[in-house]
Amino acid sequence: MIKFENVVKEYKLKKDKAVTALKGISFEIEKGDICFYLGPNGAGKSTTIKLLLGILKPDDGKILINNNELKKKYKKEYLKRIGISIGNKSHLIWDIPVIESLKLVGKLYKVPEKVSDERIKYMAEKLNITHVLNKPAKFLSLGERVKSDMICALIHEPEIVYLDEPTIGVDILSKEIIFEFIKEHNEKNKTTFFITTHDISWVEKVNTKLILIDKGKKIYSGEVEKLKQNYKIPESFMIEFDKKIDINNFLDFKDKFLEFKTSDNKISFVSNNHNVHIEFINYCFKNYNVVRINEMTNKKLEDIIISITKKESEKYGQF
Ligand SMILES: Nc1ncnc2c1ncn2[C@@H]1O[C@H](COP(=O)(O)OP(=O)(O)OP(=O)(O)O)[C@@H](O)[C@H]1O
Repeated sequence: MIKFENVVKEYKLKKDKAVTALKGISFEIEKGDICFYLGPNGAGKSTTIKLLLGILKPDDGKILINNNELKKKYKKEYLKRIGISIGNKSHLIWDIPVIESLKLVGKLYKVPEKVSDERIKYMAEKLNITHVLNKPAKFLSLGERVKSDMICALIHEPEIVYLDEPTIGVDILSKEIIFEFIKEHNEKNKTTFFITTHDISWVEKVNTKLILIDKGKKIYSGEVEKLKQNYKIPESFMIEFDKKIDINNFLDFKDKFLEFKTSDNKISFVSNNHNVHIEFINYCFKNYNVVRINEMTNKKLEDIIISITKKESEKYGQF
């Protein structure tokens, strides 16, 4: 339903110079997907969101929403069917009670007042902010503000919701509540969520769609779990013996590993080759008294993403 076809976006600078923020990005997002759009600073995330909101136009390529090109004729209808929340900007009016801002947004989208009131009540309860609805927005904590903005984005039950850095500065507990809320809303209404974030802890929570970009290029698109499974990072083990060991007894093995460290009664070793691990572990069990063996392979999504970003040109998973 959301399709980017080789989208290029350039920012013109002075003296005939230009920055190419997106260098031919393609992806597809199905209805009802929760899609995380991840990338380091300057990767092109905000540019993508601005293109999706119709604020910017691509210099090349196509943006299709439900098979309609995002051009003038379709844009008016499209904008009514989307919701937006931008982490560091608020839809709330600073000096009036939050509930008044929310009701106003409901009115702007022509949501019947009764329906709008019911939705505000329901979502505020789910997000645990009922007690702040009568406070002016300027007195809200950051987390309460982000949650209130989430209600603004959803009050007209849009088909697609764009969330730009929704968890910036939000504490762990609020992040959890917001995420559970998004998941529930997605399941109930089949709403499509397109979320830009730096927050890998969020992405790690669900096996959802992930698009990874860097320097205006897509470097991964697929499920989070697939990325974890397909991407091979070296395995790492530690063996503990019942007494101090002599490194000279292990010299035959040392060169087979990427890393091989001994200290007192322990050896830790790292390799890309699973069979080398098996061979070495068998050898230790046969010839020594092994007290403990620990796998210390770190398959954290964050490390994988850092590693992929470094090897930008290599391809993993589905593209
Ligand atoms: N208005 C602009 N004029 C010129 N260059 C711009 C403009 N906006 C963005 N850029 C450049 O385009 C590239 C992509 O920027 P963009 O803001 O899309 O990245 P981002 O992934 O959202 O970064 P961040 O995580 O830091 O917000 C960067 O090199 C940035 O300097």
